[in-house]
Amino acid sequence: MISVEEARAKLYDLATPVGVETVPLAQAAGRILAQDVSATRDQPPFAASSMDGYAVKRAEVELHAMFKLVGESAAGHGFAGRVGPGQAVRIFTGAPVPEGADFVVIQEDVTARGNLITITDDPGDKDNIRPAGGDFRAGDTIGAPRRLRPADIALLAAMNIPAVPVSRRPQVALISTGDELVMPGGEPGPDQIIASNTFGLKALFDAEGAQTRILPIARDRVSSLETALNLARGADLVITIGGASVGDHDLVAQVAEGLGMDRAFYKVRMRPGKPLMAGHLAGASMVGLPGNPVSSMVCGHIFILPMLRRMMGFVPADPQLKEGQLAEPLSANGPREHYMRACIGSGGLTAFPSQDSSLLTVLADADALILRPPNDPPRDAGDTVFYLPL
Ligand SMILES: Nc1nc2c(c(=O)[nH]1)N[C@H]1C(S)=C(S)[C@@H](COP(=O)(O)OP(=O)(O)OC[C@H]3O[C@@H](n4cnc5c(N)ncnc54)[C@H](O)[C@@H]3O)O[C@H]1N2
Ligand code: MOO
Repeated sequence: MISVEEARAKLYDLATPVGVETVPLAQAAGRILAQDVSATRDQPPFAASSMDGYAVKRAEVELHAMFKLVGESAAGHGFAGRVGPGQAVRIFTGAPVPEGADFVVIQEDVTARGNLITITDDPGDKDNIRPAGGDFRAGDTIGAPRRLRPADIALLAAMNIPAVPVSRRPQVALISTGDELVMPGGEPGPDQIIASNTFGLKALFDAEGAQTRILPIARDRVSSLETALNLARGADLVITIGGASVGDHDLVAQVAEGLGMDRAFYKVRMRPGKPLMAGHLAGASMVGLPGNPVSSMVCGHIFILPMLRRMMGFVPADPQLKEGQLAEPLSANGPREHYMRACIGSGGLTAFPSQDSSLLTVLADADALILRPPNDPPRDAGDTVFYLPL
C-alpha cells in the first residue's frame, strides 16, 4: 500500500495535458484559460467623464464663476473642438473629455440659463475624469491558467477578445460495475440497489470542467466488463467504480490487465478509498475507484479532481486544505489517512458519529472532510486540524 501523497504523484504522471481549443467568448465562462491573452486596446481609450455635468478648465473653477456653453460631448459622440478660456462643454457620463478641459463640474453644482452656466455650489477638488488607460492598457495580460469567472468574461470582452484559448474539457468515461446495480428510474429486483456513484461523480467532475459520459453498467462478468471498457475508448480518463477489492466477483483489475492495462499502483493507505487502482489503458489514463459510495466520492475529491486540474494545465493542483478548530474531541486514528465527514459550525468542526463509507446521507450533510494523518493521536476540542471544504 502506498500513501495518499505517493498515489497522487503517480496519478499526476498519468494525467496527460488535454491541449487547447478556441471557443467564442460567450461560451468561455467556467473554462480554463490555457494561454495568456493581452488587451488589444486601452480602456477607457480616452479621458472620460465619470459624471453628467460641464467640462471646463480646472484653473477657472470657483464658486460663482460663469462659463459660456460652446458644445456637447455625449458617450459615442465627442466634442470635436477645444475648450477655450471661459468656455464649457456640456458632458455626459462616459463621454470623451474635450481638449482644453481638465475638470467636470457636476450639473447639481451648476445653474444654467440659455448658453451661460454659473457654478452655484462648491464643486470640490475631484475632477470627475477617468484617465485614458485607467482600467487597462493595450498589452496588459490575463495570465493562464485561470478558471474564467463572469468578471473575467466581461474583462476579456472589454479587451476586445472575441475568442478565447481554453483547455479542452477532459473527456471522462464512467463505468459502474456490479450485478446488484440498476440505473435510477429502473426497477430493482429484491437483491438490487440503485447505481448512485456514477451520478455523483459526473456532477463532481463536470463542475470542475470535465465532460463526463456515464456508460452502461458492467455486470460481474469478464465479457461485460470488456464491452464496457471498449465503449470507453476515446476518453482521456476511464474510471471504473466497484469490483476493485478482493472478493470473488471483483474483476476489474483482471479484466483491465487482460486488455493491456499497465498498472501504476493498487491500494492506498487511506480511509475510505483503500482499494484504489490506476494505470494506463489503450492511450487513456484509467482509475479503478472503490464501490462504496462515500469511498468513490472521497476519492473523486482527493484524486480525480486534482488529476483533472493537471490535465487542464493547473500546477499545483492538490486539494486546497484549510486549518480549523475541532468543536469536539476525536479518538486516535489508525494506520490509514482518514478523511472524516464533518460539518463546520460556529464552534468549529464536528465529525459525524458514523463514518461508514456506505452512508450517502452523512456525506450529503457534510461540508468538510477532516484529514487525520496515519496514527494521529487522540485530539481535544479546540485542537487545530486540516480539512477540505466540500
Ligand atoms: N475482505 C475484504 N473485504 C473488503 C475489503 C478488504 O480489504 N478486504 N475492502 C473493503 C473496502 S475498504 C471497500 S471500499 C470495498 C470496496 O470494494 P469494491 O471496490 O470491490 O466495491 P464493490 O464490492 O463492488 O462494492 C462495494 C459496495 O458499494 C456498492 N456499489 C458499488 N458500485 C456502486 C455504484 N455505482 N453506486 C452505488 N453503490 C455501489 C456495492 O453495492 C457494495 O455495497 O470493499 C470492502 N471489502
Ligand atoms: O476504503 Mo473503503 O473505501 O474504507 O470503504
